[in-house]
Amino acid sequence: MSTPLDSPIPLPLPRVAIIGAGRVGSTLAQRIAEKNLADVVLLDIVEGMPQGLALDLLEARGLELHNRQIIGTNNYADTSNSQIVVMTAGFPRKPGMSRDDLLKVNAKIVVEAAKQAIAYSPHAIFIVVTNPLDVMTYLAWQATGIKRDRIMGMAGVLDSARFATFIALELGVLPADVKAMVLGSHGDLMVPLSGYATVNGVPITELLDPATIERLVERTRNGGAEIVKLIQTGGAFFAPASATSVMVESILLNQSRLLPVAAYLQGEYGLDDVVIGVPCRLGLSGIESILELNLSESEIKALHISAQSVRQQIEQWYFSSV
Ligand SMILES: NC(=O)c1ccc[n+]([C@@H]2O[C@H](COP(=O)([O-])OP(=O)(O)OC[C@H]3O[C@@H](n4cnc5c(N)ncnc54)[C@H](O)[C@@H]3O)[C@@H](O)[C@H]2O)c1
Ligand SMILES: O=C(O)C[C@H](O)C(=O)O
Repeated sequence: MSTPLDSPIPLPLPRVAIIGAGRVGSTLAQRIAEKNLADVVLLDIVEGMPQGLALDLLEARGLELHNRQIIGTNNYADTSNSQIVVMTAGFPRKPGMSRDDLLKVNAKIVVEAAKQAIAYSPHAIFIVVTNPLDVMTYLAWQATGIKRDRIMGMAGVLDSARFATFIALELGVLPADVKAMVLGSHGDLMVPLSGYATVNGVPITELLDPATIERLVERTRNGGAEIVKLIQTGGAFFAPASATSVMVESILLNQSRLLPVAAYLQGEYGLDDVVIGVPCRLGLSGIESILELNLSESEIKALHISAQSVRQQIEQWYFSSV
């Protein structure tokens, strides 16, 4: 005779919906499945493409030793009850463009897609990747109407990884030994915090002269453009997918990691009603808390200038869309 212990009720597997099966979306699907984090639904407007990518990823499962489901679809109903929705739908920039030049074309895509996705996954946590990142996160927050702790943008984890990479290359140390934190908007006005960058706890100010640090900061600010210029047909996607998967992992595994995340602010850092990158703890409920660092006067000023430019773009969008 079977008892409840003999036949446990199977727990539902976590599901992540990725809206936009382009370069970032499909690479993220691969990362999530191969890290064994969740089943993945890849959605795109192009017919056949997400289905083909999903089949390709499925055929690698035996080789990569995981058994996650990967579904490709053009239908939002297939994304139902996802724990996390990642928004990567929209155009990447081309050489010579700024991320802000994507505002008009991507805002329409993100707002519409966010409304559709929330209708099928009303309890989901949203991670926005589409550029211009901070504005798209704000618009997705408005479109979904969800609480601010359930919506965030991915940028700071990527920008910090780039800063750490350039520090590691300069010093010839292991990338994993370098920790860095970049706040602010995902653009030229981002705020890399040199004082918080360390090599296994040793501040980089002890290891590098100010001119070298400034050169690495500048390279970080231009990190996206450097890759766009080289690839020509789009932007970075390997590191962006890794950065997003780290956020997905911290949420699904309730790791409570402290990561720089684009969050809706309500008074933190003296900023209100704007989305900007700040240090957040990410766990099962989404943004568990926002950490207010004791920044220098010049860092706070840079953060406010960064937020001001995001605000201007939000206003520009609302002004042009009425
Ligand atoms: N936040 C970051 O740090 C970061 C990093 C990399 C890329 N990005 C941004 O992410 C976005 C995607 O980049 P990518 O390289 O994957 O571009 P991509 O062109 O390879 O993929 C975008 C996909 O979105 C799809 N799409 C367009 N409209 C759609 C809609 N209405 N519904 C569903 N899907 C739709 C397209 O068909 C395409 O497959 C860009 O805006 C890019 O600038 C941001
Ligand atoms: O630079 C871009 O346009 C893509 C992305 O925002 C990046 O930083 O790689």
